[in-house]
Amino acid sequence: MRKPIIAGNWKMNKTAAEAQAFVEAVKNAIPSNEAVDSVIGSPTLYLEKMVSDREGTELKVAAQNCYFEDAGAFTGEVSPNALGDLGVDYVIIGHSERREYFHETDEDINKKAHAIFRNGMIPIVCCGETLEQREAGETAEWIKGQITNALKDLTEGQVSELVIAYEPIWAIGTGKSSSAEEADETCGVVRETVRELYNGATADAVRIQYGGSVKPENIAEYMAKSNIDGALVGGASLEAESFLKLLEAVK
Ligand SMILES: O=C[C@H](O)COP(=O)(O)O
Repeated sequence: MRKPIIAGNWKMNKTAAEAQAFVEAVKNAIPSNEAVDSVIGSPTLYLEKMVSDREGTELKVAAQNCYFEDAGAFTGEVSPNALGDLGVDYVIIGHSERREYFHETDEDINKKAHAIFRNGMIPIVCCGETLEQREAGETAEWIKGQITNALKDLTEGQVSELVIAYEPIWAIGTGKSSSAEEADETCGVVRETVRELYNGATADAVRIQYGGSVKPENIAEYMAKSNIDGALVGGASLEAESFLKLLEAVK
């Protein structure tokens, strides 16, 4: 039985005061870690404060990106070693916004996945197709390629631990969510790819999230599907009340 994981991705939103107020508002209402992993992906600036503010609660903290080298002359980059040292739990990598606007490649994402494990954190690896690819019937092949490249040279143990977020690009921030059936089918492609690359036990262990216009009103439909173990949520994770409703729906 895979434990559900709900991760909010704040993207480039909130001030320090707003981030602090959010943690204050949710911290006593986060469900037990035994029922669900509750994660907030905060802008880098607030990670240290988030980690200290959530102390003694079940809230986990994710970074939204990191570099693949631990240290060195990489001006402006975020060290995975520093993130691990701060006590960050997860790092989101390969989000379609990073692939599109910051030219992140499959190879970068794979190097980042290794760096994140090396520093004691867990990657949330994103994948997803464009509307054109879906309409051309290329979704399965595209997703298979993204996953194969992202997981290169990771061990069975690492893949069993990581999280894969399937986010159709056309459903992100558009209000146009994928149907639960379509989402489950493509999450099934992700799981099948892990089975082919590794084995049945690893495919059964890896947790797969759906992301794209998930909200309290529709999360139950996704969570009812056999290949969907959680959600990566943008807009509906920004307000404490809405985030708590998402957790409530799955615990
Ligand atoms: O990382 C989250 C996704 O990009 C989904 O964003 P959204 O829930 O605002 O559609």
